[in-house]
Amino acid sequence: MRFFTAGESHGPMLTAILEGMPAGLPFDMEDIDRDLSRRQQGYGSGGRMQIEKDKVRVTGGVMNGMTTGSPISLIVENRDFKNWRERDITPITTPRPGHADLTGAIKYGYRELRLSLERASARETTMRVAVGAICKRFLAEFGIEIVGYVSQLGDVVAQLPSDPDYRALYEAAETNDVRCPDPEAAEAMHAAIRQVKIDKDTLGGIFEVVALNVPPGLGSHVQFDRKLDAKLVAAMVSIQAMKGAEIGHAFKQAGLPGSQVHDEIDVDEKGAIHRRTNRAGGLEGGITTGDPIVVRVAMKPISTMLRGADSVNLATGEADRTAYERSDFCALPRAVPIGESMMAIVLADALLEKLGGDSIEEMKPRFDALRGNRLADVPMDNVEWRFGYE
Ligand SMILES: Cc1cc2nc3c(=O)[nH]c(=O)nc-3n(C[C@H](O)[C@H](O)[C@H](O)COP(=O)(O)O)c2cc1C
Ligand SMILES: C=C(O[C@@H]1CC(C(=O)O)=C[C@@H](OP(=O)(O)O)[C@H]1O)C(=O)O
Repeated sequence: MRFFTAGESHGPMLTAILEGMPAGLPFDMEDIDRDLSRRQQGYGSGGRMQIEKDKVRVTGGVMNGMTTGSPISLIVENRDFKNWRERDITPITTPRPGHADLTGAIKYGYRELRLSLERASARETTMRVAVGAICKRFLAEFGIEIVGYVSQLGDVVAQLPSDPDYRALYEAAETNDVRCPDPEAAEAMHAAIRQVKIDKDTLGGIFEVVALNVPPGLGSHVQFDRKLDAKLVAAMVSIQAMKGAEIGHAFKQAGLPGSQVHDEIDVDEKGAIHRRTNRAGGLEGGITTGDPIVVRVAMKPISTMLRGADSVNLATGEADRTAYERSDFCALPRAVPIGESMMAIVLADALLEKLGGDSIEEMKPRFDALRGNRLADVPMDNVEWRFGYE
């Protein structure tokens, strides 16, 4: 499975093509529009989110309400396009530290920095969320669900249980405008964003995405580019402004002894194998364990600041302050559905790799036949130890 997106932030529309989705998946545009709308909502957004009302149009790959196995093509209109056409647009020549203005100009030889921002902009994530919603629907056919929430915004840290009911966290997070399941922290986060607007500054933070009911055995330890932990981290850091991702609490665990990190294993009288905890975040050796997959993602503060930042005007060669037109103050709550989408895309691909299949109908019995966490699934009779070349 693979996908591409195209389009500029203030151009007429955004486009995506998703190829490799099997035939026979029930398709409902509302599944996509629901997540598109979630991606637009969150306290701390700038004026652009008042203009856009993202709705998907499907232009290929779906017939009779089902996927056909052909590439699925999608578009979302940019309502701001018409304002941009009517506007008298002045060139930007002073790059914002932290955005793609300077790096893009050097790489592509742009003389007007807007050319960088038009494609670097997180407006592009609209299409990742549209593609991700289809992947979520596909995973749901196999009982797999993906949830996300904010766990830290600026220096406000949510108090979350160590072995949480992730679905309950998600539902609690969806009730407030910072997407945080801890109501006290949510209030403090809201206040922090209010203050940062007064300070003409910006904030980032951490969100968590979790996949539930994932079978053991997705991904592989045998090659670097088949490791599912690596794919998930790469997918998260590919989102604009995400600068780190960890599986479980990896960075905290780096400072602890092994006895406080590893998930001890036991077996019940029915032969079912369990890990007592899920500190590994659902992955060992780049392979799913069958426990929830937990990925924590660090978002840097938005680089466009109302207070400006020191920079250089590339047209004059003189020191200058960056200009401000319009921007998010904190986009962390809006980043949660984007993270969920990237996880859905990576897991849909991993499940397809595991099961093969051109249609959902073909995949279902293969899914039911997967090996699981049972003694009977890992028979240890006739154990031998000999290299093939000996
Ligand atoms: C949902 C979302 C909204 C964003 N909104 C803005 C914004 O309004 N202004 C801004 O300067 N950056 C914003 N960003 C971040 C920039 O797109 C990002 O910093 C830039 O493309 C440079 O890429 P990098 O930070 O990944 O290096 C946003 C990111 C996300 C995920
Ligand atoms: C448009 C979206 O996010 C945009 C991401 C973004 C950036 O620089 O990344 C800059 C802002 O755009 P504008 O300059 O038009 O105000 C955000 O609004 C969106 O999320 O749909």
